Amino acid sequence: MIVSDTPLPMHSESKKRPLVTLSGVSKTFSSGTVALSNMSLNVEAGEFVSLLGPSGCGKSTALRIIAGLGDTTSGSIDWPSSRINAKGLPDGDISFVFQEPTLLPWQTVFANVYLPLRLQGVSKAQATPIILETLETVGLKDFAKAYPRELSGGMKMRVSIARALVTKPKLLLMDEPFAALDEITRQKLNDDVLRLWKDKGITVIFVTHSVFEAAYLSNRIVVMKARPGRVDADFPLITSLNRDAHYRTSEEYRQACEKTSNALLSAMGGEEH
Ligand SMILES: Nc1ncnc2c1ncn2[C@@H]1O[C@H](COP(=O)(O)OP(=O)(O)OP(=O)(O)O)[C@@H](O)[C@H]1O
Repeated sequence: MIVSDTPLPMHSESKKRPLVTLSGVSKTFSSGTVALSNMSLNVEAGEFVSLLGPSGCGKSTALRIIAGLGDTTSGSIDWPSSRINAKGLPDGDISFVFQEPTLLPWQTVFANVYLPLRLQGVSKAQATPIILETLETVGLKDFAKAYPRELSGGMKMRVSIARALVTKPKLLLMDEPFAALDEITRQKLNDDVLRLWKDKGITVIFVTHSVFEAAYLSNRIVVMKARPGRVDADFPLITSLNRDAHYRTSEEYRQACEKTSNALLSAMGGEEH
């Protein structure tokens, strides 16, 4: 088996202390639904972690709790290597990309990407070079003046990613960001995200239903089980190959897909094959 369980190579800036730690996190909604039960997870700086699991197992709930968009019922979230603000979150260090690009239709691409900086009080003059550079990194420098209605689905998602990156986050949380896109656009955006992850040294937690996408992108897979949601499998994916078109047809990728698929099947109560 080429896909091994040896420790992961991290970005050079990786620290020993985890970036974020979930300790015994449980979440019960007011409806009585137990979305998470005693979920524990450490994510190290520089990791690319994909979160998989059956529908309703609590992936989005876990991501939203990490982002501070929802409370826990019990358990704690800690940021051992960050400075914490009054809300208990690492200041300006987290960005979220949703399945829908959620752009403001009456604003240009430039204005949409400016939004998080504007909310931080950054002047337009200060923000302009940062916005243009960020648009360049997602291949949209020539579309700064365009409106969302003038863009394809893939381009809208690139704007959404640029908006997430413009604040230079340490942690990028992505909740099924490419599920609504066609396969070729999805593969291109997978390559964009991998490039940004490598170039910017960010940490990514990526929710997906796609075994193929998770196996292509991640250096760690976390599989959750449903009712109630908790971690069922957690393993690294290591490859000596560059993750590119060649990797997609390699034996290592096939094995990564098989391992991920078996873990998912097992979490759903099926048998490994
Ligand atoms: N605001 C809410 N109020 C009540 N129940 C909720 C709420 N949000 C989620 N749930 C429930 O919590 C459970 C976990 O939902 P969650 O969306 O986190 O799962 P998921 O794994 O992301 O699902 P999917 O893969 O279908 O997106 C589900 O049973 C869901 O119906």
